[in-house]
Amino acid sequence: MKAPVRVAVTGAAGQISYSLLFRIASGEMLGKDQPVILQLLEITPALEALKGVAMELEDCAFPLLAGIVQSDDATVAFKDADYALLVGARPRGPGMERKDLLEANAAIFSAQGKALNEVASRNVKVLVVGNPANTNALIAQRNAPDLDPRNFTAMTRLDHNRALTQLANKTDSTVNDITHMTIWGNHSATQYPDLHQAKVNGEDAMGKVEQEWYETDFIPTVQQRGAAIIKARGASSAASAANAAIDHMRDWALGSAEGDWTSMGVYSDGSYGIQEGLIYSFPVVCKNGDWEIVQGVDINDFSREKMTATETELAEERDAVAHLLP
Ligand SMILES: NC(=O)c1ccc[n+]([C@@H]2O[C@H](COP(=O)([O-])OP(=O)(O)OC[C@H]3O[C@@H](n4cnc5c(N)ncnc54)[C@H](O)[C@@H]3O)[C@@H](O)[C@H]2O)c1
Repeated sequence: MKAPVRVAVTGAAGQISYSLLFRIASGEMLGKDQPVILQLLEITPALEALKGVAMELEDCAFPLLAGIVQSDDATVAFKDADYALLVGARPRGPGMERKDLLEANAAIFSAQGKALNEVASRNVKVLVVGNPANTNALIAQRNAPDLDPRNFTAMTRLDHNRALTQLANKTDSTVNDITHMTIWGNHSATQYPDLHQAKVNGEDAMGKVEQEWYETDFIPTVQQRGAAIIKARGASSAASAANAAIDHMRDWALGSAEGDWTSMGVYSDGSYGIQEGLIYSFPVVCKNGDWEIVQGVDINDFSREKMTATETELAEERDAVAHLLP
């Protein structure tokens, strides 16, 4: 048996975590041979609820669960963490403007970035799920100057997975037949789900769908899927978001599928002309515990316009919290 690794999860008494924690503890994220110590962070008023979640985790008697830490102190929850899934965030309250939401979360993610910087493993892999995920990841990263900026990522895997199923349904295939899906940009309604490189059974996806469907059905459906789920379910996506977090971390830790790529919000190095330093979703390949932006993807005028629109939104979000960035 391997030595246990430490997995920190914030917002651990929330909806997403209620699906996520049990799957991490059962080995679905890091493998069936990898014991884990769960280090759970919540705000003080939610510690009692967190205790209940921890009791349920205990009651599963997961062979791979080597310990549970519960705390409302980030420096306890992030201590020596090898993985950190930052799920907890401030939801948008009634009458709250987007700017207020950005600021409220900037306060949370700057404190968590500082705590990671102080106490986490120097190789900690950070996934930000809490919205606005890309900008929250940027804030955490900028507050952790001693950690490699590449260790901070934001989740667009749910968008990626949503796009796979939409295309599979349209082409009477299954998600297993589809490769090379790409989500570019922000995890928001400006994201650009790109089918130009996607393949269905090895053949170009764009040759199998109408341009009209692509522009007026596929793209808006993927962009607005989160809102559609809230409308139907009366609550935001939770199990599917947890599933995407598992997929994202598993691929990062253990490698993405051979001959394919995935989508992750990562530190832009200027690839595809995207402003350096933004946390932008790109096509990436993961190998040996590291990720790399796929180079050489053809960008046509249609794609460029959409990639720029979502880049502009991310730059605006960054500028709105600039006074809080070190
Ligand atoms: N990136 C994505 O694809 C994606 C998808 C779905 C949801 N989300 C986002 O994930 C976040 C969590 O969603 P949820 O449904 O689990 O929400 P939730 O409200 O059920 O749970 C959030 C939990 O976070 C806790 N929390 C708040 N501030 C905290 C802090 N500073 N430290 C630690 N814990 C804190 C809360 O007490 C709560 O228990 C939301 O921001 C949501 O918008 C992202």
